[in-house]
Amino acid sequence: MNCKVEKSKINGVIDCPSNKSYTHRGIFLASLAGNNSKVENILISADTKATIEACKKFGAVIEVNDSAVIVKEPIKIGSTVPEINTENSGTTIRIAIGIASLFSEEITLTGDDSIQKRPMQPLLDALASIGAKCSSTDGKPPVKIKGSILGGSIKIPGNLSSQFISSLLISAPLTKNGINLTIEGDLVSKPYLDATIATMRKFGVSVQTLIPYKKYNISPQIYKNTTFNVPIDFSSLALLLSFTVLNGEDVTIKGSMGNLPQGDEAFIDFLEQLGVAITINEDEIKIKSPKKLTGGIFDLRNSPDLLPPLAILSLMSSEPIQIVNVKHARLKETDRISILARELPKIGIIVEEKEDGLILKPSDNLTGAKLDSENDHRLFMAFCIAGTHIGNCTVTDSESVQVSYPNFIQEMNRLGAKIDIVKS
Ligand SMILES: O=C(O)C1=C[C@@H](OP(=O)(O)O)[C@@H](O)[C@H](O)C1
Ligand SMILES: C=C(OP(=O)(O)O)C(=O)O
Repeated sequence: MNCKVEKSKINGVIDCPSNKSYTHRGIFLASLAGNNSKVENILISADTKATIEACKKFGAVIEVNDSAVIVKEPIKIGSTVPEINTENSGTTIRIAIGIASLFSEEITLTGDDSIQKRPMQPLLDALASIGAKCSSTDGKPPVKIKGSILGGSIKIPGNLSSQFISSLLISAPLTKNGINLTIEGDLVSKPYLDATIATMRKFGVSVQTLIPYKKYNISPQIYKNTTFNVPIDFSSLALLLSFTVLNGEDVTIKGSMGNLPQGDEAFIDFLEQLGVAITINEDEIKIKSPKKLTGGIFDLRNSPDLLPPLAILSLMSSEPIQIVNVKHARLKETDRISILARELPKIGIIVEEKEDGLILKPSDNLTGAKLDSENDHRLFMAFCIAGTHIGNCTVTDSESVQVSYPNFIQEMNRLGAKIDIVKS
């Protein structure tokens, strides 16, 4: 389905959604711990449902209510596991591949068309180096994994995705001998590794850091039952903030920041750099936007999901916004750099595409257009926000919001946005 988007202003109070990355981690680790482990304040979305389904296929017995899951029985390593379909979720398939390598029977993991284009080879090579049998076509799903790995020393490149490393860390304590992990080259999306280690710690497992983001040692341990509370999602918050900067009058965003690591909190600094005044209280954020934003150079190596909400701020900037070091954004649900470079000129933004980012220049000729989000949730939401600034836009693939922010359209319209679902 498409959305027709008209120029609109938003006002009022909105709750920031719960964090997707911590919901995934909480559910996987609670499923490894069992014993009534509980994950509270979860995000219920298509991606996190894919994680719940994966854990059930691994044998966990999980109760789900409105905002929490309780794991009655843990993942049964050694059971027979039917094919796992992780739908659109990269985090799910990558963490599940690591868990699958603990099983001695072959397990097949796949996902939707987008997942079938995303790279898995470095993770498969790493698992193969300690004895797993892994097969795929071209390193993309569907993948078949046959363990069980006993542990050992692993090398893995860090330049494509931190999720490979999160996957190895999560499975490592459950191997007989533990794992010594070496990350080769530069690591992207570092804060997501911090998020993994912080969540493991909450479930009673320690990771020994020998050299940060380079060398880790994980000894054999078991995950202990706990109650884990999911914080708000700074990636969704970035979209809400961007919306407020472009079209907000008096918007309050509610949600407790928590103290778990999140790389996307960098968006607050980026906004300040662009000239936005921000007030953060214990459980709410308010911003005061200037008439025009400045520009600047923004490094997204650690926060790739900020690319869409940052790129659309060029609608209001007086100087170019240059986004650098985010080549890995080409490996998400879509190649986000190339789609932004293709679509934003349609509404009058002057775009220069770089291998690792974009240079976005404001123009005086902003105009409505049809924007193709290619079923990528973050692009869909960013394009809708841009549309409410310009008016007369159509944005394709509204269903994609199910992935990370299922009530995005209703919530924005409640605040006054004019985003209407229309038949394509
Ligand atoms: O581990 C995670 O929860 C995530 C890690 C990041 O991916 P990469 O490490 O592949 O950049 C991020 O873009 C993704 O949305 C969620
Ligand atoms: C890239 C994303 O998620 P995943 O890798 O889990 O598909 C995202 O949510 O932007």
